[in-house]
Amino acid sequence: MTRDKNTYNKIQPVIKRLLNYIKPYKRKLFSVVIFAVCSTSFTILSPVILGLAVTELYEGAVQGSKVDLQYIFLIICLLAVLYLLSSVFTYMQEYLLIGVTQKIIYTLRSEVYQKLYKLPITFFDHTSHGDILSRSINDIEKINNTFKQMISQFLTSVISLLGIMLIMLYISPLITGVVFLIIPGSIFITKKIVKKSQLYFKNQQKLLGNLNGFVEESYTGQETIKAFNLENDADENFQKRNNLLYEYSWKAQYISSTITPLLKLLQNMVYIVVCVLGSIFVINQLITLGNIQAFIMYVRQFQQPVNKLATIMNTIQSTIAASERVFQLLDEKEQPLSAKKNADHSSHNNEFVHFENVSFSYDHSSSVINNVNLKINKGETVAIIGENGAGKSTLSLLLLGLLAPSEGRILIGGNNIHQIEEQEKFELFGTVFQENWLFSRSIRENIAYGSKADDVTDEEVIKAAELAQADYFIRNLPDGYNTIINESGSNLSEGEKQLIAIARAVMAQPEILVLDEATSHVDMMMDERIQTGLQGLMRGRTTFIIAHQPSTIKTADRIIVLENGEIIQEGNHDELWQKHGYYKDFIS
Ligand SMILES: Nc1ncnc2c1ncn2[C@@H]1O[C@H](COP(=O)(O)OP(=O)(O)OP(=O)(O)O)[C@@H](O)[C@H]1O
Repeated sequence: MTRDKNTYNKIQPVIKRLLNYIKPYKRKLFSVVIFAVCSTSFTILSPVILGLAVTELYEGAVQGSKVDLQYIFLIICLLAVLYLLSSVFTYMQEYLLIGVTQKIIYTLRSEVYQKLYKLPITFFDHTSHGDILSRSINDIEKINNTFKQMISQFLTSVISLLGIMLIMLYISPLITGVVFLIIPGSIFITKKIVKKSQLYFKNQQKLLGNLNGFVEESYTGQETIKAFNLENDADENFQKRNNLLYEYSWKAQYISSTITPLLKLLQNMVYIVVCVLGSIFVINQLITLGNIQAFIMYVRQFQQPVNKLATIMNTIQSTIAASERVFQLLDEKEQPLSAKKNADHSSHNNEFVHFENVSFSYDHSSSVINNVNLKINKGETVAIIGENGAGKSTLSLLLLGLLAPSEGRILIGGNNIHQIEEQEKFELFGTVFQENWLFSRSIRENIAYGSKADDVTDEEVIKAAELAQADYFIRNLPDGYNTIINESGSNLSEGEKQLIAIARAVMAQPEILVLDEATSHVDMMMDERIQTGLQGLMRGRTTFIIAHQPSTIKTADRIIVLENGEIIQEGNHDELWQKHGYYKDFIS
Protein backbone atom coordinates (compact mmCIF):
# COMPACT_ATOMS: atom_id res chain seq x y z
CA MET A 1 0.00 0.00 0.00
CA THR A 2 1.38 3.44 -0.85
CA ARG A 3 2.08 6.04 1.82
CA ASP A 4 -0.60 8.31 0.29
CA LYS A 5 -3.23 5.64 0.64
CA ASN A 6 -2.12 5.04 4.18
CA THR A 7 -2.47 8.71 5.04
CA TYR A 8 -6.01 8.77 3.66
CA ASN A 9 -6.95 5.58 5.41
CA LYS A 10 -5.85 7.16 8.66
CA ILE A 11 -7.66 10.46 8.03
CA GLN A 12 -11.02 8.83 7.35
CA PRO A 13 -11.68 7.33 10.80
CA VAL A 14 -10.61 10.60 12.46
CA ILE A 15 -13.12 12.56 10.37
CA LYS A 16 -15.80 9.95 11.10
CA ARG A 17 -15.11 10.27 14.79
CA LEU A 18 -15.23 14.06 14.66
CA LEU A 19 -18.56 13.78 12.85
CA ASN A 20 -19.83 11.57 15.67
CA TYR A 21 -19.35 14.50 18.02
CA ILE A 22 -21.55 16.59 15.72
CA LYS A 23 -24.36 13.99 15.62
CA PRO A 24 -26.18 15.12 18.78
CA TYR A 25 -26.49 18.61 17.25
CA LYS A 26 -28.00 17.37 13.95
CA ARG A 27 -31.02 19.65 14.20
CA LYS A 28 -29.02 22.77 14.92
CA LEU A 29 -26.64 21.90 12.15
CA PHE A 30 -29.58 21.48 9.78
CA SER A 31 -30.67 25.03 10.64
CA VAL A 32 -27.10 26.17 10.04
CA VAL A 33 -27.24 24.62 6.56
CA ILE A 34 -30.58 26.31 5.81
CA PHE A 35 -29.22 29.70 6.93
CA ALA A 36 -26.06 29.12 4.91
CA VAL A 37 -28.10 28.25 1.80
CA CYS A 38 -30.21 31.41 2.21
CA SER A 39 -27.35 33.79 2.88
CA THR A 40 -25.19 32.38 0.12
CA SER A 41 -27.94 32.27 -2.50
CA PHE A 42 -28.77 35.92 -1.87
CA THR A 43 -25.14 36.86 -2.42
CA ILE A 44 -24.94 34.66 -5.50
CA LEU A 45 -28.03 36.19 -7.08
CA SER A 46 -26.73 39.74 -6.87
CA PRO A 47 -24.55 39.72 -10.06
CA VAL A 48 -27.53 38.59 -12.20
CA ILE A 49 -29.69 41.33 -10.75
CA LEU A 50 -26.91 43.87 -11.21
CA GLY A 51 -26.53 42.57 -14.78
CA LEU A 52 -30.15 43.56 -15.49
CA ALA A 53 -29.33 47.15 -14.54
CA VAL A 54 -26.18 47.15 -16.70
CA THR A 55 -28.07 45.82 -19.73
CA GLU A 56 -30.75 48.48 -19.22
CA LEU A 57 -28.12 51.26 -19.05
CA TYR A 58 -26.16 49.83 -22.01
CA GLU A 59 -29.24 49.63 -24.20
CA GLY A 60 -30.20 53.18 -23.23
CA ALA A 61 -26.74 54.73 -23.70
CA VAL A 62 -25.42 52.80 -26.70
CA GLN A 63 -28.53 51.78 -28.58
CA GLY A 64 -30.31 55.09 -27.96
CA SER A 65 -33.47 53.75 -26.23
CA LYS A 66 -34.79 55.46 -23.06
CA VAL A 67 -33.25 54.39 -19.75
CA ASP A 68 -35.95 53.30 -17.26
CA LEU A 69 -34.65 54.96 -14.08
CA GLN A 70 -37.49 53.61 -11.97
CA TYR A 71 -36.53 50.07 -13.04
CA ILE A 72 -32.89 50.74 -12.09
CA PHE A 73 -33.97 52.20 -8.71
CA LEU A 74 -36.06 49.08 -8.06
CA ILE A 75 -33.07 46.86 -8.83
CA ILE A 76 -30.87 48.86 -6.44
CA CYS A 77 -33.52 48.52 -3.67
CA LEU A 78 -33.81 44.77 -4.32
CA LEU A 79 -30.04 44.42 -4.09
CA ALA A 80 -29.95 46.34 -0.79
CA VAL A 81 -32.64 44.07 0.68
CA LEU A 82 -30.85 40.94 -0.51
CA TYR A 83 -27.53 42.06 0.97
CA LEU A 84 -29.24 42.90 4.25
CA LEU A 85 -31.01 39.52 4.42
CA SER A 86 -27.80 37.76 3.52
CA SER A 87 -26.03 39.43 6.47
CA VAL A 88 -28.84 38.49 8.87
CA PHE A 89 -28.72 34.85 7.76
CA THR A 90 -24.92 34.78 8.01
CA TYR A 91 -25.21 36.10 11.57
CA MET A 92 -27.75 33.38 12.46
CA GLN A 93 -25.57 30.72 10.87
CA GLU A 94 -22.47 31.83 12.79
CA TYR A 95 -24.37 32.20 16.05
CA LEU A 96 -25.71 28.62 15.92
CA LEU A 97 -22.40 27.22 14.76
CA ILE A 98 -20.45 28.86 17.61
CA GLY A 99 -22.87 27.22 20.08
CA VAL A 100 -22.47 23.78 18.50
CA THR A 101 -18.69 23.83 18.13
CA GLN A 102 -18.11 25.22 21.62
CA LYS A 103 -20.28 22.44 23.09
CA ILE A 104 -18.29 19.85 21.14
CA ILE A 105 -15.00 21.28 22.42
CA TYR A 106 -16.45 21.36 25.95
CA THR A 107 -17.36 17.66 25.65
CA LEU A 108 -13.96 16.77 24.26
CA ARG A 109 -12.17 18.66 27.05
CA SER A 110 -14.29 16.92 29.72
CA GLU A 111 -13.70 13.51 28.14
CA VAL A 112 -9.95 14.04 28.14
CA TYR A 113 -9.96 15.29 31.74
CA GLN A 114 -12.02 12.31 32.93
CA LYS A 115 -9.88 9.95 30.90
CA LEU A 116 -6.77 11.07 32.76
CA TYR A 117 -8.30 9.75 35.98
CA LYS A 118 -9.11 6.41 34.39
CA LEU A 119 -5.63 5.72 33.09
CA PRO A 120 -3.43 3.33 35.00
CA ILE A 121 -0.50 4.97 36.76
CA THR A 122 1.90 3.04 34.52
CA PHE A 123 0.66 5.21 31.62
CA PHE A 124 2.11 8.30 33.28
CA ASP A 125 5.45 6.53 33.68
CA HIS A 126 5.93 6.04 29.97
CA THR A 127 4.31 9.26 28.75
CA SER A 128 5.86 12.64 29.43
CA HIS A 129 3.74 15.19 31.27
CA GLY A 130 4.44 17.69 28.52
CA ASP A 131 3.00 15.35 25.92
CA ILE A 132 -0.14 14.75 27.97
CA LEU A 133 -0.54 18.51 28.53
CA SER A 134 0.08 19.17 24.86
CA ARG A 135 -2.64 16.72 23.84
CA SER A 136 -5.16 17.87 26.42
CA ILE A 137 -4.52 21.62 26.00
CA ASN A 138 -2.69 22.53 22.76
CA ASP A 139 -4.37 19.98 20.54
CA ILE A 140 -7.86 20.65 21.87
CA GLU A 141 -7.21 24.39 21.49
CA LYS A 142 -6.11 23.78 17.92
CA ILE A 143 -9.41 21.99 17.22
CA ASN A 144 -11.24 24.79 19.02
CA ASN A 145 -9.62 27.44 16.82
CA THR A 146 -10.31 25.71 13.55
CA PHE A 147 -13.44 23.61 13.93
CA LYS A 148 -16.03 26.37 13.51
CA GLN A 149 -14.13 28.04 10.71
CA MET A 150 -13.80 24.69 8.99
CA ILE A 151 -17.53 23.85 9.06
CA SER A 152 -18.66 27.36 8.22
CA GLN A 153 -16.28 27.83 5.30
CA PHE A 154 -16.90 24.34 4.00
CA LEU A 155 -20.66 24.87 3.97
CA THR A 156 -20.61 28.30 2.34
CA SER A 157 -17.99 27.24 -0.19
CA VAL A 158 -19.88 24.15 -1.31
CA ILE A 159 -23.21 26.01 -1.50
CA SER A 160 -21.59 28.90 -3.38
CA LEU A 161 -19.93 26.54 -5.82
CA LEU A 162 -23.17 24.73 -6.57
CA GLY A 163 -25.21 27.94 -6.87
CA ILE A 164 -22.68 29.73 -9.04
CA MET A 165 -22.29 26.70 -11.28
CA LEU A 166 -26.04 26.54 -11.87
CA ILE A 167 -26.33 30.24 -12.77
CA MET A 168 -23.25 30.08 -14.98
CA LEU A 169 -24.68 27.10 -16.83
CA TYR A 170 -27.91 29.05 -17.26
CA ILE A 171 -26.08 32.08 -18.73
CA SER A 172 -23.76 30.20 -21.07
CA PRO A 173 -23.16 26.45 -20.97
CA LEU A 174 -20.26 26.72 -23.39
CA ILE A 175 -18.19 29.26 -21.46
CA THR A 176 -19.10 27.43 -18.24
CA GLY A 177 -17.58 24.27 -19.70
CA VAL A 178 -14.29 26.13 -20.10
CA VAL A 179 -14.42 27.37 -16.51
CA PHE A 180 -15.11 23.87 -15.22
CA LEU A 181 -11.76 22.77 -16.53
CA ILE A 182 -10.44 24.49 -13.45
CA ILE A 183 -12.01 21.89 -11.11
CA PRO A 184 -9.98 18.78 -11.94
CA GLY A 185 -6.85 20.96 -12.07
CA SER A 186 -7.56 22.43 -8.62
CA ILE A 187 -8.39 19.05 -7.12
CA PHE A 188 -5.19 17.60 -8.52
CA ILE A 189 -3.00 20.40 -7.11
CA THR A 190 -4.75 20.38 -3.70
CA LYS A 191 -4.61 16.62 -3.31
CA LYS A 192 -0.92 16.45 -4.12
CA ILE A 193 -0.02 19.22 -1.69
CA VAL A 194 -2.29 18.02 1.11
CA LYS A 195 -0.78 14.55 1.02
CA LYS A 196 2.70 15.97 1.21
CA SER A 197 2.09 18.41 4.04
CA GLN A 198 -0.08 16.10 6.21
CA LEU A 199 2.96 14.19 7.38
CA TYR A 200 4.72 17.38 8.41
CA PHE A 201 1.66 18.68 10.27
CA LYS A 202 1.45 15.46 12.25
CA ASN A 203 5.09 15.56 13.18
CA GLN A 204 4.80 19.23 14.05
CA GLN A 205 2.16 18.46 16.72
CA LYS A 206 4.22 15.54 18.00
CA LEU A 207 7.36 17.63 18.26
CA LEU A 208 5.42 20.37 20.04
CA GLY A 209 4.40 17.82 22.68
CA ASN A 210 7.98 16.69 22.91
CA LEU A 211 9.20 20.27 23.41
CA ASN A 212 6.51 20.87 26.04
CA GLY A 213 7.69 17.81 27.93
CA PHE A 214 11.26 19.06 27.86
CA VAL A 215 10.34 22.57 29.01
CA GLU A 216 8.28 21.14 31.85
CA GLU A 217 11.12 18.86 32.88
CA SER A 218 13.62 21.75 32.75
CA TYR A 219 11.29 23.90 34.79
CA THR A 220 10.70 21.34 37.54
CA GLY A 221 14.34 20.25 37.56
CA GLN A 222 15.75 23.80 37.63
CA GLU A 223 17.53 23.36 40.94
CA THR A 224 19.33 20.23 39.74
CA ILE A 225 20.23 21.85 36.43
CA LYS A 226 21.77 24.82 38.26
CA ALA A 227 23.47 22.69 40.90
CA PHE A 228 25.17 20.52 38.30
CA ASN A 229 25.89 23.44 35.96
CA LEU A 230 23.83 21.81 33.23
CA GLU A 231 22.42 25.06 31.82
CA ASN A 232 24.40 24.82 28.57
CA ASP A 233 23.51 21.19 28.18
CA ALA A 234 19.81 21.90 28.73
CA ASP A 235 20.00 24.88 26.39
CA GLU A 236 21.64 22.79 23.66
CA ASN A 237 19.02 20.11 24.10
CA PHE A 238 16.26 22.71 23.90
CA GLN A 239 17.77 24.26 20.76
CA LYS A 240 17.92 20.84 19.09
CA ARG A 241 14.25 20.18 19.75
CA ASN A 242 13.29 23.74 18.88
CA ASN A 243 15.21 23.53 15.58
CA LEU A 244 13.48 20.30 14.68
CA LEU A 245 10.09 21.80 15.49
CA TYR A 246 11.00 24.89 13.43
CA GLU A 247 12.03 22.71 10.50
CA TYR A 248 8.81 20.67 10.50
CA SER A 249 6.52 23.64 11.14
CA TRP A 250 8.23 25.58 8.37
CA LYS A 251 7.91 22.72 5.91
CA ALA A 252 4.27 22.06 6.85
CA GLN A 253 3.35 25.73 6.39
CA TYR A 254 5.50 26.17 3.29
CA ILE A 255 4.13 23.15 1.44
CA SER A 256 0.53 23.95 2.23
CA SER A 257 0.96 27.63 1.39
CA THR A 258 1.94 26.75 -2.19
CA ILE A 259 -1.71 25.78 -2.81
CA THR A 260 -2.99 29.37 -3.05
CA PRO A 261 -0.52 30.82 -5.63
CA LEU A 262 -0.75 27.72 -7.81
CA LEU A 263 -4.53 27.82 -7.83
CA LYS A 264 -4.49 31.58 -8.52
CA LEU A 265 -2.31 31.05 -11.57
CA LEU A 266 -4.66 28.40 -12.92
CA GLN A 267 -7.71 30.56 -12.26
CA ASN A 268 -6.25 33.68 -13.91
CA MET A 269 -5.57 31.74 -17.08
CA VAL A 270 -9.17 30.54 -17.14
CA TYR A 271 -10.25 34.15 -16.51
CA ILE A 272 -8.40 35.39 -19.59
CA VAL A 273 -10.04 32.70 -21.72
CA VAL A 274 -13.50 33.69 -20.41
CA CYS A 275 -12.90 37.40 -21.18
CA VAL A 276 -11.82 36.65 -24.76
CA LEU A 277 -14.73 34.23 -25.36
CA GLY A 278 -17.19 36.61 -23.70
CA SER A 279 -16.13 39.57 -25.92
CA ILE A 280 -16.58 37.43 -29.06
CA PHE A 281 -20.06 36.36 -27.87
CA VAL A 282 -21.15 39.97 -27.14
CA ILE A 283 -19.84 41.23 -30.48
CA ASN A 284 -21.80 38.47 -32.21
CA GLN A 285 -24.85 39.33 -30.04
CA LEU A 286 -25.01 35.82 -28.66
CA ILE A 287 -25.15 37.15 -25.09
CA THR A 288 -26.13 40.47 -23.49
CA LEU A 289 -23.44 42.75 -22.00
CA GLY A 290 -25.15 42.54 -18.58
CA ASN A 291 -25.03 38.77 -18.67
CA ILE A 292 -21.39 38.56 -19.65
CA GLN A 293 -20.54 41.13 -16.98
CA ALA A 294 -22.44 38.97 -14.47
CA PHE A 295 -20.69 35.90 -15.81
CA ILE A 296 -17.24 37.48 -15.31
CA MET A 297 -18.26 38.39 -11.77
CA TYR A 298 -19.29 34.74 -11.23
CA VAL A 299 -15.96 33.51 -12.53
CA ARG A 300 -14.30 35.68 -9.89
CA GLN A 301 -16.81 34.52 -7.27
CA PHE A 302 -16.35 30.93 -8.39
CA GLN A 303 -12.66 31.18 -7.61
CA GLN A 304 -13.34 32.28 -4.05
CA PRO A 305 -14.98 29.04 -2.82
CA VAL A 306 -12.41 26.99 -4.73
CA ASN A 307 -9.63 28.93 -2.96
CA LYS A 308 -11.46 28.67 0.32
CA LEU A 309 -11.87 24.92 -0.03
CA ALA A 310 -8.15 24.65 -0.72
CA THR A 311 -7.37 26.72 2.40
CA ILE A 312 -9.78 24.63 4.43
CA MET A 313 -7.86 21.55 3.35
CA ASN A 314 -4.90 23.20 5.00
CA THR A 315 -6.87 23.83 8.20
CA ILE A 316 -8.43 20.37 8.07
CA GLN A 317 -4.98 18.78 8.03
CA SER A 318 -3.82 20.48 11.20
CA THR A 319 -7.20 19.86 12.88
CA ILE A 320 -7.05 16.19 11.90
CA ALA A 321 -3.50 15.87 13.18
CA ALA A 322 -4.56 17.46 16.50
CA SER A 323 -7.75 15.36 16.70
CA GLU A 324 -5.83 12.18 16.03
CA ARG A 325 -3.54 12.91 18.98
CA VAL A 326 -6.51 13.67 21.26
CA PHE A 327 -8.28 10.47 20.15
CA GLN A 328 -5.12 8.45 20.76
CA LEU A 329 -5.19 9.69 24.35
CA LEU A 330 -8.91 8.88 24.64
CA ASP A 331 -8.26 5.37 23.30
CA GLU A 332 -5.56 4.55 25.84
CA LYS A 333 -6.30 1.40 27.79
CA GLU A 334 -8.00 2.25 31.06
CA GLN A 335 -7.41 0.87 34.50
CA PRO A 336 -9.95 -1.99 34.79
CA LEU A 337 -13.14 -0.67 36.34
CA SER A 338 -14.02 -1.75 39.84
CA ALA A 339 -17.56 -2.92 39.34
CA LYS A 340 -18.71 -4.75 42.43
CA LYS A 341 -20.82 -2.54 44.65
CA ASN A 342 -21.22 -2.89 48.38
CA ALA A 343 -18.68 -5.65 48.64
CA ASP A 344 -18.67 -7.44 51.96
CA HIS A 345 -15.24 -6.94 53.43
CA SER A 346 -15.88 -8.98 56.51
CA SER A 347 -13.64 -11.93 55.97
CA HIS A 348 -15.08 -15.40 56.42
CA ASN A 349 -11.95 -16.50 58.15
CA ASN A 350 -9.46 -14.27 59.90
CA GLU A 351 -7.54 -13.24 56.77
CA PHE A 352 -8.37 -9.72 55.73
CA VAL A 353 -5.78 -9.04 53.06
CA HIS A 354 -4.65 -11.90 50.88
CA PHE A 355 -1.90 -11.68 48.23
CA GLU A 356 -2.39 -14.82 46.16
CA ASN A 357 0.57 -15.74 43.89
CA VAL A 358 1.01 -12.08 42.98
CA SER A 359 3.57 -11.14 40.34
CA PHE A 360 3.98 -7.78 38.64
CA SER A 361 6.06 -6.23 35.91
CA TYR A 362 6.16 -2.59 34.78
CA ASP A 363 7.47 -3.38 31.32
CA HIS A 364 5.79 -6.77 30.74
CA SER A 365 9.20 -8.46 30.67
CA SER A 366 11.15 -8.34 33.94
CA SER A 367 9.18 -9.04 37.14
CA VAL A 368 9.43 -6.52 39.97
CA ILE A 369 7.20 -8.61 42.26
CA ASN A 370 7.63 -12.39 42.09
CA ASN A 371 4.95 -14.79 43.23
CA VAL A 372 4.16 -13.08 46.55
CA ASN A 373 1.83 -14.98 48.89
CA LEU A 374 0.74 -13.16 51.99
CA LYS A 375 -2.18 -13.50 54.38
CA ILE A 376 -2.74 -10.61 56.74
CA ASN A 377 -5.23 -10.59 59.55
CA LYS A 378 -7.54 -7.75 60.42
CA GLY A 379 -5.81 -5.24 62.73
CA GLU A 380 -2.37 -6.62 62.03
CA THR A 381 0.59 -4.25 61.51
CA VAL A 382 2.93 -5.42 58.78
CA ALA A 383 6.28 -3.77 58.20
CA ILE A 384 7.90 -4.27 54.81
CA ILE A 385 11.64 -3.83 54.55
CA GLY A 386 14.25 -4.50 51.91
CA GLU A 387 16.96 -2.81 49.91
CA ASN A 388 16.32 0.05 47.52
CA GLY A 389 14.44 -1.23 44.50
CA ALA A 390 13.35 -4.45 46.26
CA GLY A 391 9.72 -3.72 45.32
CA LYS A 392 8.27 -2.34 48.59
CA SER A 393 6.47 0.64 47.06
CA THR A 394 5.27 -1.47 44.14
CA LEU A 395 3.74 -3.91 46.61
CA SER A 396 1.86 -1.08 48.36
CA LEU A 397 0.60 0.28 45.00
CA LEU A 398 -0.65 -3.21 44.15
CA LEU A 399 -2.45 -3.40 47.47
CA LEU A 400 -4.10 -0.04 46.82
CA GLY A 401 -5.31 -1.31 43.45
CA LEU A 402 -3.33 1.40 41.65
CA LEU A 403 -1.40 -1.27 39.78
CA ALA A 404 -2.88 -4.49 38.48
CA PRO A 405 -0.98 -7.75 39.09
CA SER A 406 0.40 -9.42 35.98
CA GLU A 407 -0.39 -12.73 37.68
CA GLY A 408 -2.34 -13.73 40.77
CA ARG A 409 -4.81 -11.56 42.68
CA ILE A 410 -5.21 -9.49 45.82
CA LEU A 411 -8.26 -10.07 47.97
CA ILE A 412 -9.59 -7.76 50.63
CA GLY A 413 -12.11 -9.50 52.82
CA GLY A 414 -12.48 -12.12 50.08
CA ASN A 415 -13.09 -9.56 47.30
CA ASN A 416 -10.68 -8.91 44.48
CA ILE A 417 -9.37 -5.37 44.95
CA HIS A 418 -10.09 -4.62 41.29
CA GLN A 419 -13.75 -5.44 41.78
CA ILE A 420 -14.32 -3.19 44.73
CA GLU A 421 -16.12 0.01 43.85
CA GLU A 422 -13.99 3.20 43.75
CA GLN A 423 -15.83 4.95 46.59
CA GLU A 424 -15.51 1.88 48.77
CA LYS A 425 -11.84 1.64 47.95
CA PHE A 426 -11.43 5.28 48.97
CA GLU A 427 -13.17 4.55 52.26
CA LEU A 428 -11.13 1.42 52.84
CA PHE A 429 -7.67 2.96 52.54
CA GLY A 430 -5.73 5.78 54.12
CA THR A 431 -2.34 6.49 52.59
CA VAL A 432 0.73 8.55 53.32
CA PHE A 433 3.52 8.44 50.76
CA GLN A 434 7.04 9.77 50.63
CA GLU A 435 5.89 12.40 48.11
CA ASN A 436 2.35 13.53 48.75
CA TRP A 437 0.10 15.37 46.37
CA LEU A 438 -1.72 18.29 47.90
CA PHE A 439 -4.41 20.27 46.12
CA SER A 440 -3.93 23.99 45.53
CA ARG A 441 -6.60 24.82 48.08
CA SER A 442 -6.47 25.72 51.77
CA ILE A 443 -4.71 23.49 54.31
CA ARG A 444 -8.05 22.98 56.02
CA GLU A 445 -9.63 21.67 52.82
CA ASN A 446 -6.65 19.42 52.14
CA ILE A 447 -6.97 17.77 55.53
CA ALA A 448 -10.76 17.55 55.27
CA TYR A 449 -10.46 15.75 51.92
CA GLY A 450 -9.49 12.64 53.80
CA SER A 451 -12.88 12.44 55.52
CA LYS A 452 -15.72 10.33 54.22
CA ALA A 453 -18.22 12.71 55.74
CA ASP A 454 -19.60 15.59 53.68
CA ASP A 455 -19.47 18.01 56.57
CA VAL A 456 -16.26 18.29 58.49
CA THR A 457 -15.99 20.65 61.44
CA ASP A 458 -12.95 22.84 62.16
CA GLU A 459 -12.53 20.98 65.45
CA GLU A 460 -12.19 17.64 63.64
CA VAL A 461 -9.61 19.09 61.23
CA ILE A 462 -7.60 20.59 64.10
CA LYS A 463 -7.77 17.33 66.06
CA ALA A 464 -6.40 15.38 63.10
CA ALA A 465 -3.65 17.97 62.61
CA GLU A 466 -2.76 17.77 66.31
CA LEU A 467 -2.42 14.01 66.14
CA ALA A 468 -0.21 14.35 63.06
CA GLN A 469 1.86 17.00 64.90
CA ALA A 470 0.97 19.43 62.11
CA ASP A 471 -1.09 21.88 64.18
CA TYR A 472 1.90 23.84 65.50
CA PHE A 473 3.44 24.69 62.14
CA ILE A 474 0.03 25.38 60.56
CA ARG A 475 -0.85 27.90 63.27
CA ASN A 476 2.46 29.67 62.67
CA LEU A 477 1.62 30.30 59.01
CA PRO A 478 0.24 33.83 58.40
CA ASP A 479 -3.15 32.49 57.33
CA GLY A 480 -3.11 29.39 59.54
CA TYR A 481 -5.50 26.68 58.39
CA ASN A 482 -6.69 29.00 55.60
CA THR A 483 -3.25 29.13 53.99
CA ILE A 484 -3.63 28.29 50.32
CA ILE A 485 -1.17 25.68 49.13
CA ASN A 486 0.63 26.69 45.93
CA GLU A 487 0.31 24.61 42.83
CA SER A 488 2.60 21.58 43.40
CA GLY A 489 2.86 22.61 47.08
CA SER A 490 5.98 24.73 46.61
CA ASN A 491 5.20 26.98 49.61
CA LEU A 492 5.58 24.06 52.05
CA SER A 493 8.56 21.92 52.91
CA GLU A 494 8.42 18.21 52.07
CA GLY A 495 8.21 17.45 55.80
CA GLU A 496 5.27 19.84 56.24
CA LYS A 497 3.51 18.24 53.28
CA GLN A 498 3.98 14.83 54.90
CA LEU A 499 2.47 16.10 58.15
CA ILE A 500 -0.60 17.36 56.27
CA ALA A 501 -0.86 14.02 54.45
CA ILE A 502 -0.74 12.22 57.82
CA ALA A 503 -3.48 14.51 59.16
CA ARG A 504 -5.49 13.70 56.02
CA ALA A 505 -5.06 9.96 56.71
CA VAL A 506 -6.11 10.54 60.32
CA MET A 507 -9.31 12.19 59.07
CA ALA A 508 -10.02 9.17 56.89
CA GLN A 509 -10.08 6.72 59.83
CA PRO A 510 -9.52 3.96 57.26
CA GLU A 511 -9.70 0.21 57.72
CA ILE A 512 -6.34 -0.23 56.03
CA LEU A 513 -3.52 2.23 56.54
CA VAL A 514 -0.64 2.30 54.05
CA LEU A 515 2.39 4.29 55.18
CA ASP A 516 5.15 4.33 52.57
CA GLU A 517 8.11 6.19 54.10
CA ALA A 518 5.46 8.43 55.65
CA THR A 519 7.93 10.34 57.82
CA SER A 520 11.01 10.26 55.60
CA HIS A 521 11.15 14.05 55.34
CA VAL A 522 10.64 14.97 59.00
CA ASP A 523 13.42 15.39 61.53
CA MET A 524 14.13 12.77 64.17
CA MET A 525 12.48 14.60 67.05
CA MET A 526 9.37 15.24 65.08
CA ASP A 527 9.42 11.67 63.83
CA GLU A 528 9.31 10.29 67.36
CA ARG A 529 6.34 12.51 68.19
CA ILE A 530 4.51 11.50 65.01
CA GLN A 531 5.18 7.84 65.70
CA THR A 532 3.37 8.22 69.01
CA GLY A 533 0.44 9.77 67.18
CA LEU A 534 0.50 7.14 64.47
CA GLN A 535 0.52 4.33 67.05
CA GLY A 536 -2.84 5.65 68.21
CA LEU A 537 -4.13 5.78 64.65
CA MET A 538 -2.85 2.31 63.79
CA ARG A 539 -4.49 0.69 66.79
CA GLY A 540 -7.17 -1.72 65.55
CA ARG A 541 -6.39 -1.03 61.89
CA THR A 542 -4.65 -3.23 59.38
CA THR A 543 -1.46 -1.35 58.63
CA PHE A 544 1.25 -1.64 56.01
CA ILE A 545 4.38 0.26 56.90
CA ILE A 546 7.37 0.80 54.71
CA ALA A 547 9.96 2.49 56.89
CA HIS A 548 13.62 2.62 57.71
CA GLN A 549 13.47 3.37 61.46
CA PRO A 550 14.20 0.18 63.45
CA SER A 551 11.98 1.48 66.29
CA THR A 552 8.91 1.49 64.02
CA ILE A 553 9.70 -1.86 62.46
CA LYS A 554 10.44 -3.71 65.69
CA THR A 555 6.98 -3.07 67.07
CA ALA A 556 5.18 -4.44 63.99
CA ASP A 557 3.20 -7.68 64.41
CA ARG A 558 4.86 -9.05 61.32
CA ILE A 559 7.95 -8.08 59.39
CA ILE A 560 8.39 -8.99 55.75
CA VAL A 561 11.76 -8.80 54.03
CA LEU A 562 11.64 -8.33 50.27
CA GLU A 563 14.50 -9.02 47.91
CA ASN A 564 14.10 -8.64 44.15
CA GLY A 565 10.36 -8.76 44.59
CA GLU A 566 10.37 -11.99 46.60
CA ILE A 567 9.64 -12.54 50.27
CA ILE A 568 12.85 -13.89 51.75
CA GLN A 569 12.04 -13.54 55.47
CA GLU A 570 8.77 -13.31 57.40
CA GLY A 571 8.02 -13.22 61.12
CA ASN A 572 7.95 -10.88 64.13
CA HIS A 573 10.98 -9.16 65.61
CA ASP A 574 11.77 -11.92 68.12
CA GLU A 575 11.53 -14.66 65.49
CA LEU A 576 13.65 -12.87 62.89
CA TRP A 577 16.17 -11.64 65.45
CA GLN A 578 17.02 -15.25 66.21
CA LYS A 579 17.93 -15.94 62.58
CA HIS A 580 20.86 -14.80 60.51
CA GLY A 581 19.80 -12.80 57.52
CA TYR A 582 18.80 -9.41 56.19
CA TYR A 583 16.65 -8.46 59.18
CA LYS A 584 19.33 -9.05 61.80
CA ASP A 585 21.87 -7.07 59.72
CA PHE A 586 19.32 -4.32 59.22
CA ILE A 587 18.53 -3.91 62.92
CA SER A 588 22.04 -4.24 64.27
N1 LIG B 1 7.02 3.48 37.47
C1 LIG B 1 7.96 2.59 37.25
N2 LIG B 1 8.24 2.17 36.00
C2 LIG B 1 9.18 1.23 35.78
N3 LIG B 1 9.89 0.66 36.74
C3 LIG B 1 9.67 1.04 38.01
C4 LIG B 1 8.69 2.01 38.33
N4 LIG B 1 8.67 2.19 39.68
C5 LIG B 1 9.60 1.36 40.17
N5 LIG B 1 10.19 0.68 39.18
C6 LIG B 1 11.22 -0.35 39.34
O1 LIG B 1 10.68 -1.38 40.12
C7 LIG B 1 11.61 -1.84 41.07
C8 LIG B 1 11.00 -1.75 42.47
O2 LIG B 1 10.76 -0.40 42.76
P1 LIG B 1 10.08 0.05 44.12
O3 LIG B 1 9.93 1.53 44.08
O4 LIG B 1 8.88 -0.76 44.35
O5 LIG B 1 11.19 -0.37 45.16
P2 LIG B 1 11.33 0.06 46.67
O6 LIG B 1 11.69 -1.20 47.38
O7 LIG B 1 10.14 0.78 47.15
O8 LIG B 1 12.59 1.03 46.57
P3 LIG B 1 12.97 2.26 47.52
O9 LIG B 1 13.27 1.74 48.87
O10 LIG B 1 14.18 2.81 46.84
O11 LIG B 1 11.82 3.20 47.50
C9 LIG B 1 12.86 -0.99 40.90
O12 LIG B 1 13.78 -1.73 40.14
C10 LIG B 1 12.39 0.20 40.13
O13 LIG B 1 13.39 0.66 39.25
